[in-house]
Amino acid sequence: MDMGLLVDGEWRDVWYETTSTGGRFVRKDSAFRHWVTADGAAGPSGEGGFKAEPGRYHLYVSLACPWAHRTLILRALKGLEDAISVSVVHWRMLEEGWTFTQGPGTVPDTVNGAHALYQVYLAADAHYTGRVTVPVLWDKQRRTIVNNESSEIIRMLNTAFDGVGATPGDYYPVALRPEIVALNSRIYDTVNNGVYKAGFATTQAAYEEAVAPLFNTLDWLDERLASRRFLTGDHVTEADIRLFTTLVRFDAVYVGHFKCNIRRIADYPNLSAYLRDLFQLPGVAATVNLEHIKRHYYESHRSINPTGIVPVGPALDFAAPHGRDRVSSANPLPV
Ligand SMILES: N[C@@H](CCC(=O)N[C@@H](CS)C(=O)NCC(=O)O)C(=O)O
Repeated sequence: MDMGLLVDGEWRDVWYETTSTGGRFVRKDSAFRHWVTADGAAGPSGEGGFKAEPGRYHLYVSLACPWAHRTLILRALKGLEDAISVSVVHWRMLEEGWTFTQGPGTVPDTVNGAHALYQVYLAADAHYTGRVTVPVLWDKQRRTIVNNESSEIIRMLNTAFDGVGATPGDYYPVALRPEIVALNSRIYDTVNNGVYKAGFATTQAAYEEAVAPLFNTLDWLDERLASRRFLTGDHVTEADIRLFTTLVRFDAVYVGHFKCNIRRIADYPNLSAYLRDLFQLPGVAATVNLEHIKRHYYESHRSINPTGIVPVGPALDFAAPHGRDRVSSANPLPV
């Protein structure tokens, strides 16, 4: 079987277990939950001692992964490319999980010199038990994992480095937090994780149970975006970035590989223009690698696609004019 996890520091090669949950894929919580903060004080969870300093932290990402992709976008929008270094794993995730095997678009692990990502988890905790996932935020000073939960890493990048050179811009403004949290909650459950629930289901019922709410939410979002340029209005927030990383993969991967095929994003006038608008924000296009995205899913999930053949299409042009300034001509970036 492909893919695996660590059990008390030992690598095991096993696929997701779905028999105990009626064929449903149930995502596990992330393990490392410390926070980088401006002054090094403890954040909402974990321990203190992780002060925001340029050059101190390193991100391990996959360009294929929608969760890791969130962190790369915040890093770009906040101008943190020089402050936070990055390693990019190989797109194919098989017996050893994520590895630093080199190929087009990969970046080796110059920090820990690991061959496989599980070695980075072991460097932080020699007895770690759990999944070995991207993204990982690593502290070069204390030589440990700060956090491996993307929703928390993007919140840190949003504000922690503002006093040490980050580009201004608040993607989680206090006044919009209740609305952002509500949007995130529905979009996470039915869209971001919804495509995985559909694609990794091992019974017809579990699959159908995921596909219906996924398309209900996409229909609802398309309508909402008729009168709003972004989910909460004139400016981009983290809710848009979290939705973007699923939308940009949708027609290339989720429609076919995960059987989310009632409609394509291209069939939704507002959602597809909104997707192009986000793609064209400064720095965002450079974070999108459709080769890694397509090859990861189609080559890694051998129980879904045993031949590993990667579809040639679809033809996509996210750089085409979006026309969203007709909805709002304000500067899309927050202040
Ligand atoms: N809740 C985590 C999820 C991360 C995640 O599941 N990443 C996937 C790649 S898209 C992964 O590394 N999977 C490997 C595994 O589960 O073994 C986050 O948002 O950071």
